[in-house]
This record gives sequence, structure tokens and C-alpha cells, in this order.
Amino acid sequence: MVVIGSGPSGRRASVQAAKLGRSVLVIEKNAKLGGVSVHTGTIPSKTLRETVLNLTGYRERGFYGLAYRAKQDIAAGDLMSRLNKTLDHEVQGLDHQFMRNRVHTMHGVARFLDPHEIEITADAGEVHRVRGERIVIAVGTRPHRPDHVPFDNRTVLDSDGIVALQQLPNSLAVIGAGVIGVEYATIFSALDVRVTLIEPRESFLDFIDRELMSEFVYQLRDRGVSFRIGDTVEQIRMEMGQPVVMLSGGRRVRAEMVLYTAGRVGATDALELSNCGLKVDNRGRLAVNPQTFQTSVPHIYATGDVIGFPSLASTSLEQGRIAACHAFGAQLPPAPKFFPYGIYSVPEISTVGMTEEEVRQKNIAYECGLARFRETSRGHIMGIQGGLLKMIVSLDSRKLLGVHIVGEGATELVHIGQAVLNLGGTLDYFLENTFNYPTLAEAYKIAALDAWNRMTPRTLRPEEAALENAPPEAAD
Ligand SMILES: Cc1cc2nc3c(=O)[nH]c(=O)nc-3n(C[C@H](O)[C@H](O)[C@H](O)COP(=O)(O)OP(=O)(O)OC[C@H]3O[C@@H](n4cnc5c(N)ncnc54)[C@H](O)[C@@H]3O)c2cc1C
Ligand SMILES: NC(=O)c1ccc[n+]([C@@H]2O[C@H](COP(=O)([O-])OP(=O)(O)OC[C@H]3O[C@@H](n4cnc5c(N)ncnc54)[C@H](O)[C@@H]3O)[C@@H](O)[C@H]2O)c1
Repeated sequence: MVVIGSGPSGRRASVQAAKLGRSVLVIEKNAKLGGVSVHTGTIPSKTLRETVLNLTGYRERGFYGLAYRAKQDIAAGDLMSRLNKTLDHEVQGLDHQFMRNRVHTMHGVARFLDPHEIEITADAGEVHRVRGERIVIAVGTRPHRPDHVPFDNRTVLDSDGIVALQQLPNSLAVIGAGVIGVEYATIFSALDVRVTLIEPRESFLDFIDRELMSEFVYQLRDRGVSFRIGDTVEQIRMEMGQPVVMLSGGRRVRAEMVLYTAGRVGATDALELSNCGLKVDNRGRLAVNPQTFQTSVPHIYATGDVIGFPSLASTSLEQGRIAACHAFGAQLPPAPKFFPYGIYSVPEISTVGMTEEEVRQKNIAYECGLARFRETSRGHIMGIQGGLLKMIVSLDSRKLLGVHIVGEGATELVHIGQAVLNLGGTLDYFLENTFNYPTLAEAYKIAALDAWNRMTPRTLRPEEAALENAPPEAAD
């Protein structure tokens, strides 16, 4: 098997194929393995977030006040040193995994010569040719960089540029309130940078439950984040060395730095896909069979971000494994119905299953249970002020339909809800089981009791019951 790209889906496909006893070659154009996930995407952004929360003492501010700082003057270098160490560990882990499983690697840009033959051009210009019985295209995406945006990697940058930051800005305008934009906007806001989030549509993160979003936006406004939602960017001008974002309707946003995060496009340009009979859509993405990840050319698979939604490292890993198993006839159980979504903003958001809006659209009779983290003893111990867990259950079957969490630890907590949901569990799981105390997971119990209270007719007090059972004249 030849795998093009060493991100999460290429990595999982290649190791799975090797475990099935096949000979595997991974082609990677970068000098280091790991893909977008390790070098510019998931791991760097999550490491920056963790570093910011640690150095600012953000998690302790509930006790010691807004002025509390673990480190007084935080510079870009403080963020980068921890980032580089984390990335080195990730790459070492990956190199070791490939070595253990005898996955071969070759560095260079791959392009198809025909449906089985691939040419690899290394940085030094050296050219190799390889043949694959099965091929996996796992080339991922790159940031969308329109010509009219004056990127200079210093004051106007994209999410690739932010991981090589030289200096921290005092103010930041983030253009595009997708997952990347929202994560970085909130991370910088936690660093006390003045942040403005700009989004042309009338709402953002539409796949998140709206009640959760109002809690999230409330917390961000409270921290001073400005929102320009429904405002189109007409131009980004440089005035006295600083970017000014010109919005439709005449408004301007002046900021020391602009982060442009208005989506990504498939990294398929170099592949010369016409040589193997494949075509991409207008965003450079490939269509696949969603069960097997085969493209229209059956021995060529495509996995990860290059096939579009949901474009997560978590789902990409699974896609790679499924593709390799299918390619070599290994059996796989059907994929679970629901996967979690984690947004590593500050505060975190995580969600699994249907939102309240989706449940309504499907006309399912439902009830919700809510728990605020401040209702848990663990929340008091940690000094947590915000945080909400929302549970949606079916009124007819009592089955769990969705869990939505905003607040500390949301991306970990969500897996309890995911297990119950994918195992077809009901509200009763949470009512009947004992949870460790004190934990944030106790929020599940509190939310379940809240839903139960709303669903169950109230037991009448003895004097009310007596009146209810009495003959009509006595009730008068
Ligand atoms: C800022 C950011 C934050 C993110 N945070 C999260 C998160 O918290 N959680 C999450 O689940 N997901 C997150 N993601 C998404 C996640 O990174 C992607 O879903 C994942 O990396 C996709 O994996 P992939 O297998 O498609 O390969 P990628 O990681 O995209 O890697 C593709 C590789 O292919 C190589 N390549 C491309 N073309 C060629 C060629 N012609 N020849 C040879 N090699 C080639 C590239 O150099 C690259 O190394 C984030 C993404 C970004 C950008
Ligand atoms: N925690 C995570 O799992 C995580 C984190 C980051 C990224 N990702 C993945 O990476 C992918 C890419 O994320 P993304 O945020 O770049 O893309 P996105 O498509 O999620 O969001 C892009 C945003 O930019 C807006 N936009 C589009 N054109 C614009 C323009 N001309 N001007 C201003 N705004 C514009 C869109 O309306 C949208 O809100 C996502 O699909 C996501 O799954 C995941």
C-alpha cells in the first residue's frame, strides 16, 4: 500500500495495513512526519491553549481575582518553547511507531503518473517512482488564502503562521468564526489580548446547540471579546504598518494583528489527479464511498480532511483504519452512530448526539436537563464560575438523545454521554448509577435529576392528595 500524507488518517491507514502483514510506504512532503495535525493544527493549537492557561493562571482566577497571573510578562517565546518540546515528542512517537511496524517512509512531493504509479520529487530534486497495489490519498488541507488578503506572516497571518509567532499582539482581529477562529480568538482573549471576532454570516458554529452558544457568547462578551457577526470584510488595508479591517457598512476594526481563518481547501493541487482518473470539487476535495472510503477508482482510497466533513483528527484516524481494513479484506464492525465534537476554546465546548434544534426538527417529544458546574462540589473546589451541561432525552423511550457541555473539561466529560448514547442507554443510567464525588461528572447526575423532575408528575403532599381523593362536595 502506498499512503500519501502522514497526518492522522495516513498514519492509521499505514499502521493498520502493516498489522495486516502488507508492505507499506508513506510519502510525506514535509521533512517531519505528522501532518497538519502535528505541525500546524490540532497539537500546536491545543499546546498553545494549555500553555496560555498555565502561564496566565487562568484557571485560578475564580479564587484569586481577574488580576491573578502565574507569570507576569508572557512573551511569544514562552509559548513557543513548550510548543516545540511537545511537537518533538509527537514526532518521536510517530517515528517509533512506524519503525516498530516496519512502515517505510519517503520524503518528497507525490504525484500520480497513472492509477498505480506515483512519482516522488524530494526537496533536493531527486526523483523516485513507486507502484501501489492499493493507494490512500491522505493529503489533508491547507488554509484558504485569497489573493486580496495581504498576508505578511507578521501582522496578517493564517493558522499556519500563528504557530511561528514572533511577538504577541495587544489586539487581534480574527476573520472567520469557524472552529479555528473561535479557538484562537478565545485563547488570545485569555492572554488579555483585545479580540474582535468577525463573521459574515448572521450566526456562527451553527452545529452547536443554541442554548450552549448563548452561554458561551455571554462568557466571551463578559471577558471583553467584541463580535462583528453579519459583517463582511471588504478589504484589509495597512495604515502606518498596522492592519485595518474595512467592514461592509463602513465600520473599521483596527488591530495589531489579523488572523484570517475563513476555511481550508484540499491539498490536492500537486497530485495531478487527472492521471489516475479522479476529479476534485471547487474546494479541492475528493468524493468517496462513506462506508469504505474508496474513490471512484476502487483501489484508490481517500481519507481525512481531503474528503471534507467532519475534518477532525479523531474521525480521520478512524477513516484511515477502515480504508486499510477494506483494502485488504479485513472485517470491521459498523461505525458507531455518534461521534463527539470537541472545540478547544476557552471555555471548551463539547457535544455528542442531537442538538435541541435537531430534536425539534425531527418532531421528537423530548425533555432537557441542565446542570451548572457551580452546582457541583468539584466546581466549588476548583473555583469554577461558568460551565453548563445539557442533556436531552426522549419522553417516550427515556433514551438519551444528546449531551452538550460548555466549560472546564467538556472535551473529556462528553465521553460519558457518548458511551451511554452509542449503547442506546436511557436517562435511568444517570439516575441509578453512583458517580465519584466530588467530580465535574456529577453534573450528569444533576442534569438527569433535573430532566426527571420535569418529566415526572409531582407527588402530591398528603393534604393535597386528601383533597384530590375526597368527594366533590368535601373538596368544596
Ligand atoms: C488549527 C487547527 C486546529 C485543529 N484542531 C483539532 C482538534 O482539536 N481536534 C481534532 O480532532 N481536529 C482538529 N483539527 C483538524 C485536524 O488537524 C485534521 O482533521 C487532521 O489533521 C486531518 O488529518 P489528515 O489525515 O487529513 O492529514 P493532515 O494532518 O492534513 O496531513 C496531510 C499531510 O499530507 C502531506 N501532503 C500533502 N500533499 C502531499 C503530496 N502531494 N505529497 C506528499 N505529501 C503530501 C502534508 O504535508 C501533510 O503532512 C485542527 C485543524 C487545524 C488546522
Ligand atoms: N477542535 C476541533 O476539532 C477543530 C479545531 C480546529 C479546526 N478543526 C477543523 O478544521 C476545519 C477548518 O476549520 P476553519 O475554522 O478554518 O473552517 P470552517 O469552515 O469551520 O469556518 C470558516 C468560517 O469562516 C467564515 N468565512 C467564510 N468565508 C469568509 C470570508 N470571506 N470572510 C470572513 N469569514 C468567512 C465561515 O462562515 C465560517 O464561519 C473545520 O472543519 C474543523 O472541523 C477542528
